Amino acid sequence: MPKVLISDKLSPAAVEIFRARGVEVDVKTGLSAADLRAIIGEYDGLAIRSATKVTKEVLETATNLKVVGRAGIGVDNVDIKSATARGVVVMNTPNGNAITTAEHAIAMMFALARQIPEASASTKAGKWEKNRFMGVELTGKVLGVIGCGNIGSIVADRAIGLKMRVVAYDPYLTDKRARDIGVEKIELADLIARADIITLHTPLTDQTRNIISRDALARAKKGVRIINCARGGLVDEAALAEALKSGHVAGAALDVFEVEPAKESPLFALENVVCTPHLGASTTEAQENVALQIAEQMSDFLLTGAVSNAINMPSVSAEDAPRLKPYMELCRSLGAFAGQLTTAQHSAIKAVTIEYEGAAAGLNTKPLTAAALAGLMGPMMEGANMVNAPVLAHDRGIEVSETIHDRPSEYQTLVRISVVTDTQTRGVAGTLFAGSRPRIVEIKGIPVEADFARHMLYVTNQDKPGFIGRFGAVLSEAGINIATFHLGRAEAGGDAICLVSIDEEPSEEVLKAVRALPLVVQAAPLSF
Ligand SMILES: NC(=O)C1=CN([C@@H]2O[C@H](COP(=O)(O)OP(=O)(O)OC[C@H]3O[C@@H](n4cnc5c(N)ncnc54)[C@H](O)[C@@H]3O)[C@@H](O)[C@H]2O)C=CC1
Ligand SMILES: O=C(O)CCC(=O)C(=O)O
Repeated sequence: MPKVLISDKLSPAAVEIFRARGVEVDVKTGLSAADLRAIIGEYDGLAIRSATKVTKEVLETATNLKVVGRAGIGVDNVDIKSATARGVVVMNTPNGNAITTAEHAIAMMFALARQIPEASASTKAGKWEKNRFMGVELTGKVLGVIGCGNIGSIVADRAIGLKMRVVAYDPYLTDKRARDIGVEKIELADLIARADIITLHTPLTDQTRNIISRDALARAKKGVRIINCARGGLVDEAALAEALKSGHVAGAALDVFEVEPAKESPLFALENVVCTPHLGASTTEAQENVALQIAEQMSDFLLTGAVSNAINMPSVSAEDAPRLKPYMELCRSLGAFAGQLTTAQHSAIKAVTIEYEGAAAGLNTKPLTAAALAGLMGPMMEGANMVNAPVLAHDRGIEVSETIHDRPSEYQTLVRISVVTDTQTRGVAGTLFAGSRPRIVEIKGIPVEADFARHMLYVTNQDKPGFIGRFGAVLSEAGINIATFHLGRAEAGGDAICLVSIDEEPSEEVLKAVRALPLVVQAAPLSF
């Protein structure tokens, strides 16, 4: 039974889902990094919010970990690169808290426009300062939305409902989507110059860090108000504090900070600043949503291999997972066949093409290609799997391409992997026998039919009399039992191949003896 650790405060609904799905679950919150490192090796899954930092060091001791599930959106507390390199899937819940967070941004906008926190504190202090708090109306004001994805577009929708004029900057927003949302798509400089209120809804990346910089603040309208419910680091906090003090910026509302937890900041002393402690997603509804969603997604992955909302792996729907399973096995085995031969020849791979024909051509081929690469990279890299293999291939400069054929196939389904090295191109193709059993049907363009077996011996030879008898004699003298024996040849007297499945791994002596036989060109052990 897979075992999951919940290390941040998640709705109890998550525990119920895990248990109901047959996943063992422990809840241990408030762990130090050292505590987490000490116990993470026991777990197949780790469910988190934003407090747990899944660092390279934590991942190093997470020897059984297969999946990190973020109950929320931002995964900046997870070292994605290290997780990917170690083959750990990282998934999040992109929609579960979007409405709630958009509502927080809107609440912040009203709080700023009417100075509600200060007015409330003053009234509770018995001051009744009616003349001190003069607000601004939002109707007709220009709201500048930076980042118009899930949350930004909900904010825009709500603001349009408030009769605001909404302009948006998002380099990845299409004109059609902008029209559908009802926003005017403009460049960042225009947005900065035109907005009465600027609200941020992008992830923190190299491009968005300090997107509201000292310079941007200087170019903004006098009296602009800034809202950040996305990520600390999008706004230059020191420059913002100065602009607030000078009166150039009329107010700022921040839910997120450069350093969290934010225990001190020059912004805290300023009257026209509203702060909340990263509460954007903190509603009962959102927390229930993300907890349920992450528990379902992680259970699906651990129990069936279905992948949804993964940051570092192609999706496989719960419906597709059982259908894709035998194909993934076929692709992984074909990849492993090619990878073992390439490694045996110490040749560097330059390119890989994976061709899909027949039924395979109609499937979601992204996970199949990932499985083929996992098989291919496996002999070169311990721990290669579907998550890290595409990255490993990319890092090694291997060009990966997919070809989907819609031509009729001789087989009901066919997958062919061709590996290009400095010296040759090696192709191996396979099908699913009876719809589920991976079977080799072609090697180097030569037809040969063989099931994959735990131990195999692959021999290429010249097609001349005498080879089979001598080869059988070598194996028999070594006491190796032959389970199946398959032969193929390009043409009579030409290149021939022999693929045998044997009951044990051949020793180095046996391999040497086979390679020394007349007519033998190459002999390589394979295991699947
Ligand atoms: N305060 C809180 O508690 C919460 C904060 N968040 C944060 O809110 C942010 C937005 O979340 P979602 O809308 O769900 O993400 P999303 O991925 O749906 O949208 C982000 C948008 O930013 C755009 N973008 C990327 N680079 C950009 C750039 N250089 N300039 C302008 N736009 C750019 C993307 O094209 C995308 O449309 C994330 O940082 C997330 O972590 C999310 C939930 C709760
Ligand atoms: O889990 C939380 O409270 C923070 C939510 C958040 O920042 C996110 O989902 O990106």
